[in-house]
Amino acid sequence: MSSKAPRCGLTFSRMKTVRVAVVGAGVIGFSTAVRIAEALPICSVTLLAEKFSPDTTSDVAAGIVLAQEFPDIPLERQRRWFKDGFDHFFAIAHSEDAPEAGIMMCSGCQIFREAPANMKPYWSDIVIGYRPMTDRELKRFPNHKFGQAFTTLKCECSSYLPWLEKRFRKAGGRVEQRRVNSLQELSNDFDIIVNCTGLGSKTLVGDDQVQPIRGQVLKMDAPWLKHFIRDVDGMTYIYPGIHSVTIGGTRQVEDMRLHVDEGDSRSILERCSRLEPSLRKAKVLYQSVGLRPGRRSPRVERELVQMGGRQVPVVHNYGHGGWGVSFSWGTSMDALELVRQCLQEIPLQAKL
Ligand SMILES: Cc1cc2nc3c(=O)[nH]c(=O)nc-3n(C[C@H](O)[C@H](O)[C@H](O)COP(=O)(O)OP(=O)(O)OC[C@H]3O[C@@H](n4cnc5c(N)ncnc54)[C@H](O)[C@@H]3O)c2cc1C
Ligand SMILES: O=C([O-])CC(=O)C(=O)O
Repeated sequence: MSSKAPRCGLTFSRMKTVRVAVVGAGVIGFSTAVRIAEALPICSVTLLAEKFSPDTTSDVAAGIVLAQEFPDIPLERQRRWFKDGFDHFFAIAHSEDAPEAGIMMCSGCQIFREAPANMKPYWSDIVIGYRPMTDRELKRFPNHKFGQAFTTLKCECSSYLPWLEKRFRKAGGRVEQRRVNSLQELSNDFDIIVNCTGLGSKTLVGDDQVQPIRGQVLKMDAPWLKHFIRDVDGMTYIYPGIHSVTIGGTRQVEDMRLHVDEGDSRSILERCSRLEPSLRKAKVLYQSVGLRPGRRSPRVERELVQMGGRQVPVVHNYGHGGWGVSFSWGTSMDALELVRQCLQEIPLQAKL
């Protein structure tokens, strides 16, 4: 009897040791790590990353929940990703966690210099109250011919990432600060590797499709502004947030400069003040720069990689470009499903 009890205990604790490494501590890494740790108690999940909040690209994001079409992903899948994220952020915005997680509703408009061919994008029935702007509303923007008015959400990653980390630790997750130079380094200590390294995937997995797209934003003290305005070209936007108004932006491909460019600051202020003249009177609180993990479409798939005599399952979730916050919860659901598939294929002895 006494010899059997410890064996049962041992089997149980060993059953919990499918060791999963999630690499990356941006919004994609933490969302994915939370999903896995909460849904798969058989896994022990360790999140490893070189940089954590407040030093990730995700911390720089304006955090508007909005979408563009990715050319290589079926529209239905993109729709599911976007809806999953929208519903998730909506639920937090209406919970007592809203201020700690940094999530709020926000209403405003996206304006177009020329009317688009598709007046009803796939996300139009997911956001709230989508409608074309009236001529009266558009009078304010004499250089624009068309506009979409709607209510969406805004997620401020400088609050959301610490909130996700807390949730991850509560689910039993571990966190380690470390640069990973090659996935091979992890193959002895982990059974499954989940790659959420954003721009880092260019070198870590040699993906030449990934390219930096530099973005600069200014945080303004302008509490009287309550509605967002986005020019659909993505170069000019004003997003009121919880503590400040984010204005932007720039989209400089293959530009790796992480310092603030004063020329960009002047240009952003000028462009945004044309849309919202009171910004000329507002104080700049601070400025930041981030490198978007540009890619034609995000890579959310799994593969088996030969590492030192065995095939290690690797799940990828990176390359979200300018829309990583919006799609973080949705693509991490797919990453979770891919990890689940890996679990079914891992030889039994790895699980025991
Ligand atoms: C100015 C600007 C405004 C934006 N506004 C919005 C917006 O309004 N809405 C929206 O949806 N998106 C927005 N984005 C896009 C969004 O910020 C990105 O898509 C998102 O942050 C990508 O998240 P990520 O987790 O993949 O990358 P990151 O946040 O860059 O995280 C990558 C992580 O991987 C780690 N890492 C990389 N390589 C290694 C390695 N070799 N070893 C260990 N760790 C490694 C890093 O240290 C980091 O922890 C904006 C981006 C910018 C720059
Ligand atoms: O384009 C926007 O409105 C904000 C954003 O996602 C970015 O700058 O990448």
